[in-house]
Amino acid sequence: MFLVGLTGGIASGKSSVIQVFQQLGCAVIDVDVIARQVVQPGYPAHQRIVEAFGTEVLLENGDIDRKVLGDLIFNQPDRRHLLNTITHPEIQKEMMKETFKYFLRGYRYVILDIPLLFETKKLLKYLKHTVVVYCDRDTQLARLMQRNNLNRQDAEARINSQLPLKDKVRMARHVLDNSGEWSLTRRQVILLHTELERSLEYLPLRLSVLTGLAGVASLLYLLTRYLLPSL
Ligand SMILES: Nc1ncnc2c1ncn2[C@@H]1O[C@H](COP(=O)(O)OP(=O)(O)OP(=O)(O)O)[C@@H](O)[C@H]1O
Repeated sequence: MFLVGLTGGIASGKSSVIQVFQQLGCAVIDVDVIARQVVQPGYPAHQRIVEAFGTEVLLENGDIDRKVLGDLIFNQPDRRHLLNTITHPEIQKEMMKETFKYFLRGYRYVILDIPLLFETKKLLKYLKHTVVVYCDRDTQLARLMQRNNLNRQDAEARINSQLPLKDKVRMARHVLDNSGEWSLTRRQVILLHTELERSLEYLPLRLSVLTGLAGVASLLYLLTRYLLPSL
């Protein structure tokens, strides 16, 4: 099995593309969903956040108030770093668990949906492929204004706060151009899925796990056949 990181810009079409991959039966892990999950009450990161930032970050029902926490770390690199040291290892652990489940179910590749893939760069080393969902700036602006009911100025501000999509395109191995009609994007997704499914890059991990299992089985066999009877 191998990992594919998918990213893009605000309103560039990531969720729409992910839906097609899911319709095609692909395994998808949404890193944002995991990030929200690991700070829920009962998870270790929840308690550590309260210890570090105080009970003022709690809502009445015990959930973390993301807005208050966001304000507390805004323009505070030390606090942001502290929060990241609490949450990132938990997010990675959950991702590994999910990935392992997909591995056991025989998936050849797993898509990690990571909006800030190229900004944080943390997960790049685990990925065999990177995919950027791109659309030209005017289209991105128009879709963002329409979807979020924003005026041009606010929509531009949101786009400008992100790493430019053109830079992400340069860093990615695959680009899905979502500037045009949806049917054209859908076709690109299907072609990419076919390419990834045909790739033999899933074999090394599968073979090494099988070899490991065969080794353990042989050892157990030798133990029971030759050592244990003499005890
Ligand atoms: N090819 C397309 N043609 C027309 N509309 C599109 C196309 N692709 C996406 N859209 C629309 O553009 C908007 C943004 O798409 P989508 O929500 O998939 O983007 P996103 O990258 O997941 O956004 P975000 O990260 O901001 O949540 C949605 O309203 C979607 O329906």
